[in-house]
Amino acid sequence: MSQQIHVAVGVIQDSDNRILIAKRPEHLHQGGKWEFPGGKVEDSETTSQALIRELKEEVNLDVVETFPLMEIHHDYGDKQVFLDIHWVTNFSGEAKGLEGQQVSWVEKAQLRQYEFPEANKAILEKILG
Ligand SMILES: Nc1nc2c([nH]c(=O)n2[C@@H]2O[C@H](COP(=O)(O)OP(=O)(O)OP(=O)(O)O)[C@@H](O)[C@H]2O)c(=O)[nH]1
Ligand SMILES: [Mg+2]
Repeated sequence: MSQQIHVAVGVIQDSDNRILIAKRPEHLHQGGKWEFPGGKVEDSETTSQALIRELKEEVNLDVVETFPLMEIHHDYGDKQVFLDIHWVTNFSGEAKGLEGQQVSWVEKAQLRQYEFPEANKAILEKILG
């Protein structure tokens, strides 16, 4: 079995209880689906460092504080991922898709209307209860 990819993922919630989602570019793995911002943890960094770096690079946010939410192992067949998911409720800056991707603040009740990668079903269950 190939190596699992360790991914730091942020469920970012603003003061109006909306969640930030971003659309994955078509050419990427699981392209065209919506995701919670984040990316691969590099060898030299902790999950928390990776999350801070990725949220700055992808959506222009400065993370102030995070809390562990859940961990998911998922096998896509072509890729095995280990998603290390954190709540981000304390941040500064204006969300922008810095990699050209669409980003959107979505009411929790509307989240189920978006198409997410398979592994994210468990995240939606957890945050929607
Ligand atoms: N960021 C993110 N990745 C997810 C989610 N759900 C999910 O299955 N993944 C998978 O986890 C992996 C994350 O990789 P990524 O493409 O975000 O990694 P990255 O930002 O470091 O980009 P890179 O590919 O340019 O190195 C992908 O295989 C993606 O399909 C999610 O909600 N957010
Ligand atoms: Mg990414």
